[in-house]
Amino acid sequence: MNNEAKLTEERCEACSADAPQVSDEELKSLIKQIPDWNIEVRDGVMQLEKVFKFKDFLHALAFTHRIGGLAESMGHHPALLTEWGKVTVTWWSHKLKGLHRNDFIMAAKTDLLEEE
Ligand SMILES: C[C@H](O)[C@H](O)[C@H]1CNC2=NC(N)=NC(=O)C2=N1
Repeated sequence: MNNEAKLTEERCEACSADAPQVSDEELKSLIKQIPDWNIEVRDGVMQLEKVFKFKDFLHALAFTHRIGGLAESMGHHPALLTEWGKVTVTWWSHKLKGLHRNDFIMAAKTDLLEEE
């Protein structure tokens, strides 16, 4: 079983402002488990980002809605840019102003929603 399967089976832990951001070591290991995701840094905040492509706007919108349901069920929410034929998904932990293990779990779970 690949590691991503493990991430997809985890639950997000409720994270508080003083929860630890991922260490450099953890970052190196975790990003290997979600190889299609990019690490972006915006205003000093590290984020995970991936662009998903679709055949039209309605498919992009349906994917957006699926992610919304996942976010609500896990209590952890992304930034979503929905355009004709594509959705840009960005995960980070607002309270931490950076990346928590939760963000990697949510990125892995997001990948599972692509096909449906
Ligand atoms: C009150 C609410 O549960 C919190 O604001 C949650 C909501 N969803 C969240 N999502 C993300 N990505 N980071 C947070 O810090 C966060 N906090």
